Amino acid sequence: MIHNIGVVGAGTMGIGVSHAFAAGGRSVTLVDVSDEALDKAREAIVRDLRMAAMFHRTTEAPGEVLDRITFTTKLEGLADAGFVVENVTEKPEIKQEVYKGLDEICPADCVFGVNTSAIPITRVGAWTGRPDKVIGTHFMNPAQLKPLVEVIKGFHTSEETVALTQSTLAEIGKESIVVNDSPGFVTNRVAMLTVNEAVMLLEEGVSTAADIDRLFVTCFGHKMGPLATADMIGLDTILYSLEVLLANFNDPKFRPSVLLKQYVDAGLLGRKSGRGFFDYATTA
Ligand SMILES: NC(=O)c1ccc[n+]([C@@H]2O[C@H](COP(=O)([O-])OP(=O)(O)OC[C@H]3O[C@@H](n4cnc5c(N)ncnc54)[C@H](O)[C@@H]3O)[C@@H](O)[C@H]2O)c1
Repeated sequence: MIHNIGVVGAGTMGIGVSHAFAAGGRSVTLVDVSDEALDKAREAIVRDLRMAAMFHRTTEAPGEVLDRITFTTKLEGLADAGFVVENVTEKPEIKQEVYKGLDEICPADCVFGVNTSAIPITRVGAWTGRPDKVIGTHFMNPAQLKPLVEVIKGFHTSEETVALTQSTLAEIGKESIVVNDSPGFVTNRVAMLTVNEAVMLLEEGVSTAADIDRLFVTCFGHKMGPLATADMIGLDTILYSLEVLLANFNDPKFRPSVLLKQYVDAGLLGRKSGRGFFDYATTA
């Protein structure tokens, strides 16, 4: 069993991933470049732990779980990590720098779980000197609540790494499905296209945001429509993921909608900024 877990990136995903491992009894070191992001992450984790206690998903006091998380801006804090889940911004150039640092700092047997939406795991492996220990751990959002993780096997990922990853996830109550490497994997190759097409419908004035989503919820039985889903993921993350898919497949079907770019330029990033296709000013 791996006790020391590193989590890099304290945004939407890093918050849920840290919560999930700490609630599973692991010691977590959460690293971000931004003190502000770390402060917000701490607040969000406290709020989510209180919700978990309120809904009887845990018997542990929120403070006890929180005490297992160390918040830091220093990557050196991961010098004794056995497993790292990386959740930084979906920009290959940003992630590559992080892997360079992780490769130098973390123990030689530490496994790197890549929580990316679309970047090929084989490419991330090539940024390190340990491609056999690099694996995709695509958590779903919110990570502390979603029971399944899409695990992606890169070209050089060893069977030992796959087994260790699956058991590490199982120990904190997560099921996993292993898929082979491909940009966007299974989930996001489909989901990003669906969201982008829904934004294009809005852009063309075919329908309103509320009605586009209602059609999916009411007619298809989805829990959330594509635009509310985009707001939950983060519109910047959707845009960067489409850019990665477009660059990797060279297929114009992944061309991001102009309206999506405009929302990101305007700082309307969805739930995390308080407004996206819908307004969260009172609930964010
Ligand atoms: N949002 C989702 O629903 C979702 C789901 C699955 C996977 N992902 C993937 O997870 C990753 C993170 O997404 P997110 O939604 O949490 O993004 P986010 O924008 O909410 O958070 C990213 C965080 O990374 C930090 N960061 C940037 N550069 C860094 C560095 N060099 N070192 C440490 N921290 C750094 C930022 O300060 C920020 O706090 C992305 O690759 C994304 O594609 C997102």
